[in-house]
Amino acid sequence: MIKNDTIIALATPSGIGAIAVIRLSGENAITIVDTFFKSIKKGKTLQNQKSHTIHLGHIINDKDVLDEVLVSVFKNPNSYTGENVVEISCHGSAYIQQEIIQLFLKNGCRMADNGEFTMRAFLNGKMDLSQAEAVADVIASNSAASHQMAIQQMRGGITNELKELRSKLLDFAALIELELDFSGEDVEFADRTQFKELVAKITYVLKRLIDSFAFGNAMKNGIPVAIIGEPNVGKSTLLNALLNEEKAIVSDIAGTTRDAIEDEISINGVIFRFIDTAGIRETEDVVENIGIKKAYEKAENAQLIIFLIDARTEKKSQRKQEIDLIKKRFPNKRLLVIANKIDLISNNDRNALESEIDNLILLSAKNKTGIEDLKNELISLVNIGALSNNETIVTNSRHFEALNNALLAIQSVKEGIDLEISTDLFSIDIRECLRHLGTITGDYDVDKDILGHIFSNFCIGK
Ligand SMILES: Nc1nc2c(c(=O)[nH]1)N(C=O)[C@@H](CNc1ccc(C(=O)N[C@@H](CCC(=O)O)C(=O)O)cc1)CN2
Ligand SMILES: Nc1nc2c(ncn2[C@@H]2O[C@H](COP(=O)(O)OP(=O)(O)OP(=O)(O)O)[C@@H](O)[C@H]2O)c(=O)[nH]1
Ligand SMILES: [Mg+2]
Repeated sequence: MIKNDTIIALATPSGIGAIAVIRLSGENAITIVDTFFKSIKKGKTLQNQKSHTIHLGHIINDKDVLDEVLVSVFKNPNSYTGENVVEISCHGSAYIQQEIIQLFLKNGCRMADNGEFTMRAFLNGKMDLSQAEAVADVIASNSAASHQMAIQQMRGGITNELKELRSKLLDFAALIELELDFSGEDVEFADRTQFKELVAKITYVLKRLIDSFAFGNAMKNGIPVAIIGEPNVGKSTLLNALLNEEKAIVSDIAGTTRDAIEDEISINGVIFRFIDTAGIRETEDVVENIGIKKAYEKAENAQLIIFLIDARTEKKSQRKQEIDLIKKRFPNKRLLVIANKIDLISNNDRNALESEIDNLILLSAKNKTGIEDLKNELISLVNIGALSNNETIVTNSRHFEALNNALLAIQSVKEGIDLEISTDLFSIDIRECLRHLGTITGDYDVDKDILGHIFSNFCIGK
């Protein structure tokens, strides 16, 4: 890849639209477009225009008018990429889009790789690596929650949380390394009390960010909720009621659902992914048993488990035992116990049921009563406080890994100070911590492979 060579790509989705935007970036972007752009104002060229201006004219190839277009000019270094950028807004015909792109490909441009515009923005210091990565998340965001986390990150969330701590740690690293130069003498340039405080603060912030990842990931990908229970209790009916769609087959035959069926809905801007599973029971049926095994797996991988029971009280004594068994089987999961088919029992029985089982939710999946209460309960189980406080939430596994490595390093530093081991040993750990933090923003260790990998997941034209 030649640096500053001029790249081109369609910035809008491929296909037909009212208008399409074709974007060029690189040293020659403006002069290349000038060759084929004829302003409606006689003699006006793009090179002579100010940055951030828009011009009406025609793209002309060999005297043929390809289209009437609006052209925006952004001049190095004041553009998204930091290079000269031209955006051509043409009519959204697939033919016009292709003709214009082909014209420029034949005249000094090459097709941009995925994410190459944003990669250039990073390389030219317009944003750090974690912000560049967040651009892809912003584009992919499909709920209020994932959108908010991505925007927060694109505006420098993690970077800002770590910036000051990093620079203080760097100062200490320098002082401690200076002490090493005087190793014969008994000098301490770095105040140990202050240093310990800083290490404690960094540990605290890293832990908070690391803890946010499970939540962030769930919010980004949707929170998986497995619906489990005995056959015929109404799991599939509940799924359908939540989705407001006849997604799963419902019948009064026990063992109707064999394979897991899932779909998502947004509740108050948070995506939940509900997974309907095969009813759990002892059976000889080979296929059904595979389904039951899968039901347990789905519950294992879910964030929340809905354990659905039939509200009718025939097997009252067994019920508490069953609930306890499920709790034991999934000790680390949030379990919601729900009694279904309350339309079939009396008010007295409802009251009895509620006093029998703690935190029980009662509903009728068939009549769709109690569904709103369930939704409210689900949303209250998710700590969306972190979102409303605009806290930085880690959603990127590369950042998560770097934060964990930085935490290990800073914990070694702390041990080193506590054990009063020789300074040269823990100064290595300080450097190690700084290096891991630096990989998040892209200050360290960003070789071509890592960059290529990060940006290859972008869409073209971004
Ligand atoms: N048409 C269009 N819309 C777009 C983008 C784009 O590239 N083109 N963006 C692309 O993702 C986003 C906006 N991001 C942008 C960020 C910086 C600059 C820019 O020109 N920055 C200059 C000057 C700022 C100024 O002075 O106004 C700079 O940083 O120096 C442009 C777009 C979303 N919408
Ligand atoms: N009266 C009443 N019937 C219900 C309710 N919910 C489900 N049913 C009925 O109960 C029967 C079983 O419902 P399903 O949703 O298929 O039950 P399931 O738990 O998915 O069953 P399996 O897939 O076999 O494990 C069907 O006949 C439903 O119409 C309810 O709230 N009230
Ligand atoms: Mg079912």
